[in-house]
Formats: sequence, C-alpha cells, structure tokens
Amino acid sequence: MPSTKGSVQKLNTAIVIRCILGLAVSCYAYYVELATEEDDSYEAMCDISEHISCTKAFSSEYGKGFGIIPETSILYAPNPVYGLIFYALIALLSMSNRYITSAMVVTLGILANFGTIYLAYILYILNNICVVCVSTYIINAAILILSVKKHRQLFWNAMKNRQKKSN
Ligand SMILES: C/C(=C\C[C@@]12O[C@]1(C)C(=O)c1ccccc1C2=O)CCC[C@H](C)CCC[C@H](C)CCCC(C)C
Repeated sequence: MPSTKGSVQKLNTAIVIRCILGLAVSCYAYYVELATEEDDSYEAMCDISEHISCTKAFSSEYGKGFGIIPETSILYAPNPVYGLIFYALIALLSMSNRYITSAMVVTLGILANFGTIYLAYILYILNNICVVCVSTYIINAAILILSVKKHRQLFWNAMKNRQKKSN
C-alpha cells in the first residue's frame, strides 16, 4: 500500500474539484427552479424532451425539502440549497487531514449517497430523467469513493509513523 503525504494532497484536490462541480450544478438547479417559478415562458436548457426534463423534477412535490421536510419547517428549502450547503461543507472539511474530519466526510458522503438512492427512486417514480439530478448522483458517488480512499491513506500513514517511531 503506497502511502505518502502527496497522495493525500492529490485526493484532497480531487475531492475539492468534485465539490466545485457540485456547487456549480446546484447553483444552476437553484437558478432554473426559481426561473420556472417566476417566468412561465422560461425554457430551461436541461429540458430536453417530455421524459428528459429537469423542471419536471424541480417543480414536483419532491423538489423542495426532498418531499419529506414539512412546509412549515424552517429547514424547508429547495433541494439545491441543501446541495450548496453540503458541497461547501465537504470542500471545507476536505482541506483538513485530521482523522476525525476525514471520518466526518466519509459519514456525510454515505448520507448523501442514501439521498441519491432516494432521489433516483423518485425520478424513476416520476418516469423522468433529469440530467442535472443524475450529474449530482455521479458527483456524490465520486466524493464518497475519494473520501474513503483518503481515509484509508490517513490510516496507513498513521501506521507507518507508529512503526517509524518504535524502530
Ligand atoms: C441538486 C441536488 C439534487 C438533485 C435533485 O434534487 C433536485 C434538484 C430535485 O429537485 C429532484 C426532484 C425530484 C427527484 C430528484 C431530484 C434531484 O435529484 C442536491 C443533492 C444533494 C445531496 C443528495 C446532498 C444530501 C445532503 C445529505 C442528506 C446531508 C445534508 C447535510 C447538510 C445539509 C449539512
């Protein structure tokens, strides 16, 4: 198992890049969601056909608060807002190479992928393909894989350091 400081830094960069992509996609989704609400004549780029439509997903009952948070809750917000908070949080936490922060990123990554499974199932129920949504699923999967790799690297680095000290 090769374990160097350099490969942890490379993984950090890779995670931050996925977060920036996630932020960009979430911004776009948020913009489209607002624009469809405000302007009836607005045509979103991601509305490609009858069954490949992002606005159908965004304006469905599941487009806000994941369809599970009650409308009266202060947490009730369009889904992309959760995406913005989530990707910003992961980017910040990924800059640290501490073991606990890395464990937090892995945990949040697992949560987000459960979110992905749920949202993908909703898309299936809606009989719809949403290109913007699917790209967030791919980003979430990549973030989880990379953060698990980083966590393993940190583990092996800690092991190596222990060995060095005892020798
Ligand atoms: C743009 C985005 C998801 C895309 C989409 O949600 C959209 C836009 C939507 O309207 C929709 C409608 C119907 C079916 C599917 C969909 C979606 O697919 C965001 C990902 C967010 C990701 C799944 C993060 C999950 C967050 C964690 C559960 C933990 C959050 C903790 C932090 C807030 C602190």
